[in-house]
Amino acid sequence: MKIAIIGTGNLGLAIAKGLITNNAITTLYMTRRNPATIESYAEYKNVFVTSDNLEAVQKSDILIFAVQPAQLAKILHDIKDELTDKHVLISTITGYAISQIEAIVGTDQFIIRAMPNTAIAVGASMTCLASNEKGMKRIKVAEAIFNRLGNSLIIPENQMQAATVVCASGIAFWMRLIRATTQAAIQLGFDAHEAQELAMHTCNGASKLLIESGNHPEEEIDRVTTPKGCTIEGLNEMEHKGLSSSLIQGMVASFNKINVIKTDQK
Ligand SMILES: NC(=O)C1=CN([C@@H]2O[C@H](COP(=O)(O)OP(=O)(O)OC[C@H]3O[C@@H](n4cnc5c(N)ncnc54)[C@H](O)[C@@H]3O)[C@@H](O)[C@H]2O)C=CC1
Ligand SMILES: O=C(O)[C@@H]1CCC=N1
Repeated sequence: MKIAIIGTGNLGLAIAKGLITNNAITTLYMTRRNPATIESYAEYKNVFVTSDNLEAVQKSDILIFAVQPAQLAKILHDIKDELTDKHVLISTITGYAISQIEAIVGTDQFIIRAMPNTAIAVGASMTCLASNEKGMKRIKVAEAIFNRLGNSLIIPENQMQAATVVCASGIAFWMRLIRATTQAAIQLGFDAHEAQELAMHTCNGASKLLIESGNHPEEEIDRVTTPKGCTIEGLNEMEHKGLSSSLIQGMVASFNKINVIKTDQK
C-alpha cells in the first residue's frame, strides 16, 4: 500500500512506526512542517520524509491526516485539486466531522474517520472507524490497515467523540493508573524499576484475562476477593475515595472538551 501520513507528530509518528515494523507499506510518505526531526526515518526502505504535502498526495493512495484540528482545513484546501479516484482519505482529527471534510474536498471522495491511539506504534491500537457513503466502499481497506496494527471497530460517526475519549485519550488514562499503582508498589517496598514491571504486567494480565475469557470484570474480581481478605478491603477503600466515580467524571469532562475543540474550528 502506498500510504502518506500528513502531519507526522505524536500520533503520526506512532502510526509510521507501526506501519514500518509491521511491513504494511509499499511506500510511506511522512510529512511535517519541519521534517528535520523525523529525517532518520528516511533511512528505512521506501520511506520518504518531506514537508511537501502535494508530493506526498500525488505519490500515495491512502492519505492519513494527523495534524491538529485547526490545521486541517488549510491542508485540505491545498491538496484538493490533486485528489483522484485512487485516493482514500483517512482523518484521525478529533472533533472534525466528515461533513466538514466533504465541504472542502467534495462528497465524491472516499472519506474515512479513524480514531487510533498511540499503541499503534507497537501494533496494539484499538481503532474506531466511520466513513461517508462513498467511503463504505473502501472501509475494508482501512480495516485491513488498522487490524494489522491492533484491533478495529466500525462505528456510526456520532459515536466518534466517545471513541476518542475511550480509546485515544484512554491510553493516557491507563498510563496514569499504571503510574499510580507503580507509586504504591514503591511505597510498599519495591524499587522503581521492579514496581513498574509489576504494575505493567499485572495490568496486561487483567486485560488479557478479559479478552480471552470474554468475562465481565466483576466476575474476575469475585475470584480475587477472598472473604474478609485484603483485596476487598483495598477495593472498598478505593471506591470510598471515588475511584470509579472520578474515572467516569474525568472521561465525561474529556468528552465535553471535544465540543469546545469543535467550536474553535468554526
Ligand atoms: N496524540 C494522540 O494520541 C492522538 C491524536 N489524535 C489526533 O491526531 C491529530 C494529531 O495529534 P498529535 O499527533 O497529538 O499532534 P502533534 O502536534 O504532535 O502533531 C501534528 C503534526 O502536524 C504537523 N503539521 C502541522 N501543519 C502541517 C502541515 N501544513 N503539513 C504537514 N504537517 C503539518 C506538525 O508539524 C506536527 O508534527 C490531532 O487532530 C489529534 O486530535 C487522535 C488520536 C490520538
Ligand atoms: O488530547 C487530544 O486532544 C488528542 C485526541 C485524543 C488524544 N489526543
